[in-house]
Amino acid sequence: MRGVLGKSRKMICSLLSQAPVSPAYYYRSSPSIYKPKPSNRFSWGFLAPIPSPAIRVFCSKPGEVGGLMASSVQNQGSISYLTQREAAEVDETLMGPLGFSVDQLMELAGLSVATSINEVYKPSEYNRVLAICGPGNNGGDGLVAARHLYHFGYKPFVCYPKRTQKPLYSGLVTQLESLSIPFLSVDELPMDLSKDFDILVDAMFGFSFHGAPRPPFDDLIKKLINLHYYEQAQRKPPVIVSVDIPSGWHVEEGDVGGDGIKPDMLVSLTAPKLCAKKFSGPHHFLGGRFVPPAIAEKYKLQLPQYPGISMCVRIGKPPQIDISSLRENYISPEFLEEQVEADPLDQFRKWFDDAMAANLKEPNAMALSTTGKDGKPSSRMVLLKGVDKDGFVWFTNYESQKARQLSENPHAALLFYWDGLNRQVRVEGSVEKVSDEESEQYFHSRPRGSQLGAIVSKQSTVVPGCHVLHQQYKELEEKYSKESLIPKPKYWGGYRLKPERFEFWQGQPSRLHDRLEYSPQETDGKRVWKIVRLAP
Ligand SMILES: NC(=O)C1=CN([C@@H]2O[C@H](COP(=O)(O)OP(=O)(O)OC[C@H]3O[C@@H](n4cnc5c(N)ncnc54)[C@H](OP(=O)(O)O)[C@@H]3O)[C@@H](O)[C@H]2O)[C@@H](O)CC1
Ligand SMILES: Cc1cc2nc3c(=O)[nH]c(=O)nc-3n(C[C@H](O)[C@H](O)[C@H](O)COP(=O)(O)O)c2cc1C
Ligand SMILES: Cc1ncc(COP(=O)(O)O)c(C=O)c1O
Ligand SMILES: [K+]
Repeated sequence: MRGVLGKSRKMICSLLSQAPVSPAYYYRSSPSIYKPKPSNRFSWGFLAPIPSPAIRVFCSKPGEVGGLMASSVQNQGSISYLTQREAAEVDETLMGPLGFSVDQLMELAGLSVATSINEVYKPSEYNRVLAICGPGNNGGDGLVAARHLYHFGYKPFVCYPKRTQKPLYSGLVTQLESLSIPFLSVDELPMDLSKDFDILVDAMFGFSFHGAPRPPFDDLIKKLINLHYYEQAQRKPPVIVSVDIPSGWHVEEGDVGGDGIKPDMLVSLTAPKLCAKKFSGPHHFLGGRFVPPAIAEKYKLQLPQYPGISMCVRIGKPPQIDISSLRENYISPEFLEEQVEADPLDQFRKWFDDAMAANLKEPNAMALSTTGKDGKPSSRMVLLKGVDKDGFVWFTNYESQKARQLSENPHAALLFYWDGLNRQVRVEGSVEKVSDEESEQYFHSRPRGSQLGAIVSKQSTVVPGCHVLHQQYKELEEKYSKESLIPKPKYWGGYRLKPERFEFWQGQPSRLHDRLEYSPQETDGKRVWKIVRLAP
């Protein structure tokens, strides 16, 4: 187990050499609920290395928006917007000298739309999707998005009144038909779209729209505008997701008369068009993770960094959150007394393996709570570096606040929370230092940078500024050339918590969670673990 845990630790890279990853948010169970994706590391306020001379990557600075969401905002002011002519030119360049086919771009665009939708509107709550598709490529994006949404677990319907007789489009229709996705004519659509659909994908017109909408799209656009009245009538209206351009809006001027559709989400493609500046809905995303540097250079495009491997990125401010509405209804497999291991350590290993298999970020991260002689508790995260019958091990500074508290009161509590699995494990017990030999061995297994960091950091003491740490670090780097052994400072080492109580918690619906507690019991002079169920 020790070996496995040791390997799971990811190196802390130098901040400036690592491109910041914007922590895209994903939607959980109600419109106002966002959580950081577990796979992304927060990274604030750094201008990333410039991946190409022309693409500058902007990341948020702390404080750009208040509250919980401050980290996810891309600096909207520094993103480029395209005119109608530029958008068409980009199109031509992509499909001319840059060798893209329209099929490819449409596939990527439709996938970006579907993933953006999924970031905010989860299929568990927003299941029925109507894609209203126009005669051009914007309509094609809608057809592709409908297919991806089907595979993401949504129930799509398609309204495609002016079909384009080209193999690309008939192919897309065939693909949808083969998934038994219903096609609805304009006449088959109800007057009031709010009863039958949760999401309306507006894929009628994109950047080639001009003039005033002609039939049947004029009426379809009116249907979307009229949803507003149903909202006033207290019924929850479906959300409108516009692809690239809110249909009927002027491509550059936006909603000129102020009486056009008001999408809840706009998914700009490649780069936002000028009208997107007028978009005031809560969710503005960009999908265009295919723009080659040549295009970015030519049009001096400033585009945001896409998080992880995502096809979309939120641009603009995320909506304000009502914190009191943040909640999740946990849905998990049963966790019953009959299934659990008699030995809590075996049960811990089983759940730890599950957390590893689920690819959770740092499943060995645990909150460590301690109290000093004043009885005032404090908690912080540490990394579990080994677990066996003797206990749970972590490493730290022996002169830190936690170390002082542990010297005054050698009892502590550990807490693991495995978000993706709806699980929490609590471990409580007495704490002692590990042997010097064990600390030595582990210290030298760490990356050299972390070894030097441990020497530099007089943990929990006040430092006049980060330059002091960096200066000392630099000096030590010079002192200990590549090969030489970095001595472990005497003030650095491990602790081991010997468990006296475990609790395994599995989240369940309606807050009726499973909680199984293990506590030691003497039976016939033998120590066994007693398992009881606790009320949630
Ligand atoms: N380039 C890129 O990087 C990428 C581009 N992509 C996508 O392509 C979209 C642009 O596609 P597009 O050029 O086919 O134009 P689009 O706006 O869908 O429709 C044109 C059709 O609408 C019609 N029409 C126009 N006005 C009308 C009116 N008032 N009332 C009624 N009809 C009207 C017009 O008919 P016409 O006026 O020519 O008779 C024609 O049939 C773009 O926004 C994006 O979504 C992505 O797939 C991939 C990356
Ligand atoms: C995910 C994570 C893992 C951490 N792991 C450790 C660790 O293993 N050892 C450590 O000393 N500090 C670790 N830290 C930093 C501690 O949380 C804390 O800031 C530091 O130990 C000082 O705590 P103290 O002043 O209460 O002693 C970690 C922080 C995070 C967020
Ligand atoms: C201050 C400090 N010490 C130690 C650790 C654990 O690091 P390692 O896995 O290199 O032992 C961390 C991890 O975040 C840390 O922040
Ligand atoms: K559109």
